[in-house]
Amino acid sequence: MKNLKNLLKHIPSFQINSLFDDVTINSIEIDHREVKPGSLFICIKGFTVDGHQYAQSAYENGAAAILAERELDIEVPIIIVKDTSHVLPIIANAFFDSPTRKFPLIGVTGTNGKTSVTHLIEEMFKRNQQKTGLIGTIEMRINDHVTPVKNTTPDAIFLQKSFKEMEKEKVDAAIMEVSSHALDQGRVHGCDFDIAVFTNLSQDHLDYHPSMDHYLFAKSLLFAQLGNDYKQRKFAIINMDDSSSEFITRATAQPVISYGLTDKADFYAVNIELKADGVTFDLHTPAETVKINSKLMGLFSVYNMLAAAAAAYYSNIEISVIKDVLDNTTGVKGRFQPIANNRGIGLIVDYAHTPDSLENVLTTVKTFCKGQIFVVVGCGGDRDKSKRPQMAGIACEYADKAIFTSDNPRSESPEAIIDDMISPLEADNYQVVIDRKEAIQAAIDQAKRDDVILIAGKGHETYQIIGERVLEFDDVKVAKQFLED
Ligand SMILES: CC(=O)N[C@H]1[C@@H](OP(=O)(O)OP(=O)(O)OC[C@H]2O[C@@H](n3ccc(=O)[nH]c3=O)[C@H](O)[C@@H]2O)O[C@H](CO)[C@@H](O)[C@@H]1O[C@H](C)C(=O)N[C@@H](C)C(=O)N[C@H](CCC(=O)O)C(=O)O
Ligand SMILES: Nc1ncnc2c1ncn2[C@@H]1O[C@H](COP(=O)(O)OP(=O)(O)OP(=O)(O)O)[C@@H](O)[C@H]1O
Ligand SMILES: N[C@H](CCC[C@H](N)C(=O)O)C(=O)O
Ligand SMILES: [Mg+2]
Repeated sequence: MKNLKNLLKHIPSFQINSLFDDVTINSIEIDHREVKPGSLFICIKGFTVDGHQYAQSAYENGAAAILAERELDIEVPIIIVKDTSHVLPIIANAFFDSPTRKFPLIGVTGTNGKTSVTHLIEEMFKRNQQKTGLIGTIEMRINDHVTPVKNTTPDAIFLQKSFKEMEKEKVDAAIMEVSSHALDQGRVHGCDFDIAVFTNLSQDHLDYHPSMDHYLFAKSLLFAQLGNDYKQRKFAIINMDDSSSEFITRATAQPVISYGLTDKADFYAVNIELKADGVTFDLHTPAETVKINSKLMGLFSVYNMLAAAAAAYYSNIEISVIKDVLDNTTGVKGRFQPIANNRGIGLIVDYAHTPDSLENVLTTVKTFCKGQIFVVVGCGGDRDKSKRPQMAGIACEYADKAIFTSDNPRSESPEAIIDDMISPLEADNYQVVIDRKEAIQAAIDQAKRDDVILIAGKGHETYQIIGERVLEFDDVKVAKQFLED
């Protein structure tokens, strides 16, 4: 609970329609359906609707005050600011008393690898007998208590509220994925990051960002947000093999720790051996060199392990603990997840939904596949259309046979999405099976011993969004069902 007047001390400029010395705020809400008696409702002009149109309903649900960008004819204190979206994280942070100042916060950004890296870091803290908070694509969890999330990086209220919970649970660190959408919209403003990690940048989200430069700029904001207070030990951990690393480096005033595959980096991997059941390499850290024998697959996983190792190292976790996790981790659900079967087929469910990630996983499959490679893949609706033909081209180039199907078509026609994928294609080693279940069945029916089937795009997802409907769908369960038939 907070006194409204005290909360507003954090906003330098606003207008009010009445005096409100005694107004007590119990919660802050941006969705009128969540408003309870005593809430402060903040009207946000969204991409779809203008939250101001729900102000009256928020009042009817008991809002004690409303923060808006214009006057409203409603009988509660109305606080008017120029930009409610910008004020939202400031108020959320003040309402929950800046929880991220109370524990170390690690943010991971980049096109691919955020979930993989955050989970690895979490595992390292846990192996070190420390308490953790985690926020990302799959879920929010505090130690082992799980809360579902709608976004990879939730809105400022959900975030600050979660951090407050983490503070109460006395976590030793919080680790979170920071999406470019979140950075662009200021969802993480007020988060006191101690370590920021950059994985890589490749094409995605050009439905949202006007260009790759805008996308990169959004990513760089995480590094600018590390601030320039040298009294605190803050670090930017950057993949120096990625062509965007220089831009990201220039965005931060804090020390940069680099990782990569050459001895120019602070953390580097050499003598890498990609094997059918994992990867081995020598991990060089500023302290010592250790041999890693990991079950994770592919060169991209080496990068993820380097990023996680650097973040853990600068969180004072011993190399022996880091090695223990890298040697034993089995990875994240839906990320290069093998599905056991007795037909001698290698079946892998993976979350590759960008050209770069699809190329990375298919290249990895190629290193060990003794038979033919099948890939079942589609592209999400209402998302970057320009990645569609690129993903189809990569599928046909690296696989022997591609089966193009639906991902989450959302409001688009599944046929039109697949048409965008295949119309510029010159290759003909593909087949179109619109229904994802039938597509998986088609791949399993055609595959023989020693072949590998990669089911890409949906990974951990347990649903398929078709139009407005969210249907139950789990690539792992569907594949297992056909493997048992
Ligand atoms: C494009 C985008 O970022 N959209 C986000 C945005 O939605 P929006 O602007 O469309 O909101 P809106 O529906 O117009 O509503 C405006 C305001 O009215 C309020 N409202 C709305 C309806 C109502 O009945 N009552 C009401 O009060 C809403 O709560 C909101 O405050 O604000 C919402 C609330 O914070 C987010 O959930 C929503 O994410 C949607 C679900 C989404 O798909 N986002 C994707 C693009 C996204 O953010 N992805 C990234 C990264 C993915 C990755 O890692 O690759 C992520 O972090 O998840
Ligand atoms: N470092 C990496 N470089 C390239 N591809 C990767 C890397 N790590 C993982 N991938 C591929 O990208 C897919 C998604 O990985 P992950 O979920 O870790 O990324 P993410 O950045 O969290 O994605 P999202 O933006 O959807 O949250 C994996 O299933 C794998 O195919
Ligand atoms: N965070 C990504 C996930 C994409 C996953 C893919 N299955 C899809 O639905 O396009 C997005 O929302 O763009
Ligand atoms: Mg993720």
